Amino acid sequence: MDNGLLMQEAIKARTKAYTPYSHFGVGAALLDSEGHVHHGCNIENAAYTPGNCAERTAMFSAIAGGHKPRSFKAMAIVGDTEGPIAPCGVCRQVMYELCEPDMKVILGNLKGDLLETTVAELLPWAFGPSDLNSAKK
Ligand SMILES: O=c1ccn([C@H]2C[C@H](O)[C@@H](CO)O2)c(=O)[nH]1
Ligand SMILES: [Zn+2]
Repeated sequence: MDNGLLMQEAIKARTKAYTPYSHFGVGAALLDSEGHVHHGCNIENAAYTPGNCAERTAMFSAIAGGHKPRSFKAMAIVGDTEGPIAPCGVCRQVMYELCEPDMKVILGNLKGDLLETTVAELLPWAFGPSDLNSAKK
């Protein structure tokens, strides 16, 4: 599936966002190893902090659906931003855990700007699972 098609899925996912507080909908589309696409949208909460971003919704939904961590092929993310959307730091950390460092990430906006990057580029000098090995006795 090409970048444009996966971005179209992210735009579809965005229509499902629940954003009564920020009114800033975000959509994510995560491509699995079998070629299926998992949608994610942001889901907000009156208590604010329980809200979840589109990117994490997509990853958690795919894993709950039985897909293995780090088996994913690509993720597209879209918001109504000036340039391609910049995922938040928490989502970058979760991507680093649940996706391979060289996995493709396509960032976009509603104007059609597209930027292709990777998980590792989004989170340089990351703290990851291997850092915990040094603590194992
Ligand atoms: O990459 C991003 C950036 C923000 N948000 C959400 C969090 C919150 O619901 C709203 C405003 O920050 O957008 C995402 O889902 N993904
Ligand atoms: Zn986030």
